Amino acid sequence: MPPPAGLLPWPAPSAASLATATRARPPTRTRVRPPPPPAPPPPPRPRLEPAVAPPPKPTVTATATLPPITIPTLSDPSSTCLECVHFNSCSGCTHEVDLDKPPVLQEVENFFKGHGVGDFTYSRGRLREWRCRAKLAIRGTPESPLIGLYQEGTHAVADIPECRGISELNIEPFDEDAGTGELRYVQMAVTTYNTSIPVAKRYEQGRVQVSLVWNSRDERSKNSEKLSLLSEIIFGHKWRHLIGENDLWERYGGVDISLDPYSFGQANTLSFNALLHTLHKYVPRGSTVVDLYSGAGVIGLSIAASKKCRSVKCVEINKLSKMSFEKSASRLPPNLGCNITWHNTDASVEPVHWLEGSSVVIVDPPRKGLHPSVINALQRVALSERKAYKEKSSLTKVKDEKRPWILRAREAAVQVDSTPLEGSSETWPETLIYISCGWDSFKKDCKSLMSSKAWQLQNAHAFNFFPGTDSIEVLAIFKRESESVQKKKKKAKKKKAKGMPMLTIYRRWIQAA
Ligand SMILES: C[S@@+](CC[C@H](N)C(=O)[O-])C[C@H]1O[C@@H](n2cnc3c(N)ncnc32)[C@H](O)[C@@H]1O
Repeated sequence: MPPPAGLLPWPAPSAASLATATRARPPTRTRVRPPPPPAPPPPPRPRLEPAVAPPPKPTVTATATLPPITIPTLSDPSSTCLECVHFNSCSGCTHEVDLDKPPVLQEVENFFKGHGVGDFTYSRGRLREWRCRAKLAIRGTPESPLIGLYQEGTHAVADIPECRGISELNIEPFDEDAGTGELRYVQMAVTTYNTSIPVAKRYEQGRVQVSLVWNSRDERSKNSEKLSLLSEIIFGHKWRHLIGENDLWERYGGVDISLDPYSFGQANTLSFNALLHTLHKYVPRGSTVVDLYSGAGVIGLSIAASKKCRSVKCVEINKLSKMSFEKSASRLPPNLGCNITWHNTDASVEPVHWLEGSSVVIVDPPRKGLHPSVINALQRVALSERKAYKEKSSLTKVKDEKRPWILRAREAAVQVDSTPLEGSSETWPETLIYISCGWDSFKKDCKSLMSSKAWQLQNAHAFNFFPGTDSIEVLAIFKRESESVQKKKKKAKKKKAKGMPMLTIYRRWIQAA
């Protein structure tokens, strides 16, 4: 199956269980072009034509001959059209018009309104030049390299810009069929961190971290000396710094975050920050938080700093995110008084363990949504107060775990503050914050969470993380109904039922009159 639009896999063979380092996008749907102009036709929007056509490239198997490249000049900054010369061939974008309203938005809005969410908001964000992170495949030949995303439904690379550096060093692009060649992918991450650059210019003038994914398990391979002329390189699960600054720093949710090339990073910094700003409002001060699917701990660390949390536990399967977490944690303000830990484990194994002791649970799973075991644990936890006698035994079983590998995973891989937490094991999540990049899986998970009245959907917000595609990022807040609220509701229901005959008589009286 071809990878989804805009997503390229890392080559490391054992990386299958790890999430890719860039947020995946849903599979492409119909490509949307602007409708034909009505009669009389308005002056056509200027198409982006190349200023000078470069000489034709030799034909390369498994790649397409593409139109010559030019750097587009945007006609109108307030335009909601894509105006990209690569739209026809590159699989990154599926929509060329109305970038401010991805088609799925109407369905999202109707869904939340239908579930009684009164405060639904949508943030359209920046429509063009929003991308801070891109992972591009390298194919072609040293003389004529192709750098870009795969064309839709193929493994043929749609060349985006020319890359002179690769030609000059005579680096052999990867050949997928033969498994030969040197350079497979290039990842570029821009940082908007430098506050001395005016906000409007931070994207274009920000520094770039370039990571090269080399087709070799051995960093002493024949052609590796070429690498010393380049930048950072990833070998399987390892990466080595070659030149330039060692770390990429970005400011997310009010804290400094370092992201090494193998850690998950959001592609749209501006929109992610907008989401974090909203998310913070739903975390009560002094909470005990568990951040499942935490990556390098961006969300957990930003909450720890801004909400005076008593504890924050981050749970992540990718062990390579540990280093980024440690670096970021080292820049937190001192004396936060928050016990912050990062655990390298699979959140779907005995998830109840991670929920115990936390008043807020944050989940930010990959596009396929929550693991069934996580949904099950969230349901059990929500219902446990009402069915305490049944649930107690199964929940406490978690504490009696003897399997060494599970116990090891539970130990904090990183501990930022050792402030002991008292009495926390009696706490269970009252608030569930769900961040989703996969609308279809979110709807499914939402249904399961709300079934048997385990969780109630209270607030929802949508963010345009990927303008040019039909996908949307959702932030949804669920509340667990505590036993006292349940009792109050039951009482109110009874009262209402008792008052019914009076109301009926009154109505009849009116009718009779
Ligand atoms: C969408 S990313 C979110 C990361 C983080 N919240 C952020 O915004 O930077 C999903 C993360 O879930 C992690 N992940 C995938 N499967 C997991 C599992 N079974 N247990 C724990 N983490 C998992 C991935 O490695 C990835 O870092």
